[in-house]
Amino acid sequence: MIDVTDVSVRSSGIELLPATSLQAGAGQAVAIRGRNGSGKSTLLRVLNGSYVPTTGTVAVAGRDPRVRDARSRRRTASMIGLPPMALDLTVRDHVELVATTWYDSADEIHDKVEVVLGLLDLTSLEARFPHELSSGQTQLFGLSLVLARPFDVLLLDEPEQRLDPERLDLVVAALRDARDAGATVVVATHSEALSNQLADSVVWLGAPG
Ligand SMILES: Nc1ncnc2c1ncn2[C@@H]1O[C@H](COP(=O)(O)OP(=O)(O)OP(=O)(O)O)[C@@H](O)[C@H]1O
Repeated sequence: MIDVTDVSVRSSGIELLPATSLQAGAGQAVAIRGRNGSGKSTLLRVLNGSYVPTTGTVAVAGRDPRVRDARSRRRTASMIGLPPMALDLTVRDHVELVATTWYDSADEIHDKVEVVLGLLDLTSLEARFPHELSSGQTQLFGLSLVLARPFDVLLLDEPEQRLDPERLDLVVAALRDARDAGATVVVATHSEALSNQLADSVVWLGAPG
């Protein structure tokens, strides 16, 4: 599903990502590890097509991830930083908006919204507005918007950010479910626990530490 060969990124003489390779198939999870500034987010941005590699090749399902046609956009879901949030829409409104965008049947939309809110323990917060959430709740809310849409490839940058151990367990379970349902899951993470509990393989950028 994902094939990265000797990909590096440089900009204005600065190395954002050293030459890196990774392969991952359907139903596999990969953890990208490395120190601050080692290039983890950059690699995810190459995989979601927002950065162009300086060297090397990258393919997602055999295609250039920069192609933005409907099929490619449906295939890859990513969260790199928090997604945009609307001041006057509730948590539930946001999740419904995403699900309605991607699914056709009312039953499917309803089920997806209920499942995602439940998975991430957001049901009791569904009537809140974004500014009424704590930082960890905001992180879960962001993740809910990614999980409320279809994907074959899921790219997440430090999904563990701001989460207490109990909420991190919820996220690990949700990501394991996605992987076991056949998705290719790539997480950049500083969390050993997340990496150990989710990843089938680990790619270190720079020296393991
Ligand atoms: N737009 C940019 N222009 C120049 N350098 C950049 C740019 N974006 C990132 N960098 C640099 O590229 C390197 C890799 O950054 P990146 O965000 O990919 O690291 P990271 O491994 O995700 O770090 P962290 O663990 O802190 O999130 C860093 O040295 C960073 O300063």
